[in-house]
Amino acid sequence: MEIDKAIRESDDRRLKTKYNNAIYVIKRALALYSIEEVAFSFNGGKDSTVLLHLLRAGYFLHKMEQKCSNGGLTSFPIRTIYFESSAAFPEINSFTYDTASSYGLQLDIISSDFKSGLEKLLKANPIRAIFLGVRIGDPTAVGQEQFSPSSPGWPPFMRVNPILDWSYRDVWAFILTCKVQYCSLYDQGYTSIGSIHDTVPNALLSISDSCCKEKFKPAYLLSDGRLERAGRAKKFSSSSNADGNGSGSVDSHKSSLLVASVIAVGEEILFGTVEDQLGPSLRRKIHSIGWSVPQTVVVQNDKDSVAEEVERRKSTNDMVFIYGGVGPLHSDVTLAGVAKAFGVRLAPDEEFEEYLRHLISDHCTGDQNEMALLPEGITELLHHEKLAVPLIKCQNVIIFTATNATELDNEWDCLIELTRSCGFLPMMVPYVSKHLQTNLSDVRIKVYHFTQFINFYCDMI
Ligand SMILES: Cc1cc2nc3c(=O)[nH]c(=O)nc-3n(C[C@H](O)[C@H](O)[C@H](O)COP(=O)(O)O)c2cc1C
Ligand SMILES: Nc1ncnc2c1ncn2[C@@H]1O[C@H](COP(=O)(O)OP(=O)(O)OP(=O)(O)O)[C@@H](O)[C@H]1O
Ligand SMILES: [Mg+2]
Repeated sequence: MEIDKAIRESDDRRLKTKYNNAIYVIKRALALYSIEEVAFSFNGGKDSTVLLHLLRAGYFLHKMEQKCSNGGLTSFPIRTIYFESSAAFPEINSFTYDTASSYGLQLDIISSDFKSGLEKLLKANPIRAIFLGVRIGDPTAVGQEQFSPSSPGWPPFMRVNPILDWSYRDVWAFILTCKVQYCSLYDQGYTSIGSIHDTVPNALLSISDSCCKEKFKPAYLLSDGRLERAGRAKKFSSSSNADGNGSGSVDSHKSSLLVASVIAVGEEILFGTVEDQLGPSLRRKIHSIGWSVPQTVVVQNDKDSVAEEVERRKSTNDMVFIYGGVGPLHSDVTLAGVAKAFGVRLAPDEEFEEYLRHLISDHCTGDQNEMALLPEGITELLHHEKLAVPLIKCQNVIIFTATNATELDNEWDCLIELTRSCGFLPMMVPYVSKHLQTNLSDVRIKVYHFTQFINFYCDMI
């Protein structure tokens, strides 16, 4: 089997481990369910492309173990389902159909939505388990394990996620090591593909060329996999608004004042043993971009207190900025509090761990590094070359790691720059405020207003 051979011959130990684990999950599923009881959800995306090749390898190895294969993989009998949509990219459609015919997949094309499509499929077939290319970090992966029953309200089946623990880099390491074909959109700067309405090339791969059409590097060159969904954000700029719907976000925000909360975490601030320098500075910065900050709260280093405050503010404010309580001490519970506020657990973040490893080298011991535990499935790392450690963004909550005013200045400036280039936050660009001074006395101003009013009134009648 070519895939198995390519991995065995590679000297990428990490990839080998990921591959072995995924194959183990696939073989377990094939031992638990008969071949008629499993299905593969394939949509031509990079993750499902990886899964296709893993499934073929896993199926082959499973057959070998059952001693019912004489060496070659002639057919792949796992039912494959594709939810077709008129909003899919034509490149995705054609890649899906071409791949299905190249590998002899039995493709079931479903035109309804996921839930009702699955209901029909399960009524007509004995399917009990479905393989998916879901990975930690996908919004839909929150709370999922490698074997996760479908959610309440969905038809009953087991979701099998063999590449749940794979990172963006693992996916590309596999595709490039095994030299498998992938959808052409990934060579045009797309890094995660949704529908034509919500997906654009990832701006981080843009090759700036002032005179010509914008060009993009291929997806596998994205250095920070955490930003793979940057191209799936809402289209903020009117120039990228192909269908005329995307510009709503910015324009609607322009007319209303955006509201932020500031949360400071720490007993020392709460009890006044140290002067809080960051809070006032942060409020000024937020005002400078035209936002209002009606509330600043100080909470103690306690997971539940942080969670309670974040939960309350995240739903009523456009953005929540939080600082303090991030670090290696047991009392540093800000991230745990944020995770609790969103109802997710803390999970090791490989990319963040790597940053910490560079920063504190020997003192950091791989998986045991508790500082690399971040809220699962909702965390985006915002990288900037001027930051030793990226900023942490959990939906509309930004966590600053700054411990003094200079660090905060730097983190803030980087956030503003990143927002300009990638549109992480709505309208976070410096706001221009104009002051008008006059030497006129209050009486003359009032007389002027009164005259204006009389003129207006006369016009009306
Ligand atoms: C085969 C299959 C099974 C799914 N099972 C569930 C499920 O059990 N619970 C759920 O909330 N969503 C389920 N979904 C929906 C996905 O979680 C998600 O909403 C969908 O992939 C759309 O992702 P997108 O919004 O990133 O395009 C399923 C989707 C597919 C294709
Ligand atoms: N339209 C669809 N038809 C069949 N399966 C789907 C569909 N959309 C999503 N899935 C399943 O959900 C998984 C996760 O989707 P997701 O979009 O995150 O990954 P992907 O499409 O494989 O890659 P990418 O993140 O680059 O878009 C897919 O790998 C696939 O198993
Ligand atoms: Mg996709």
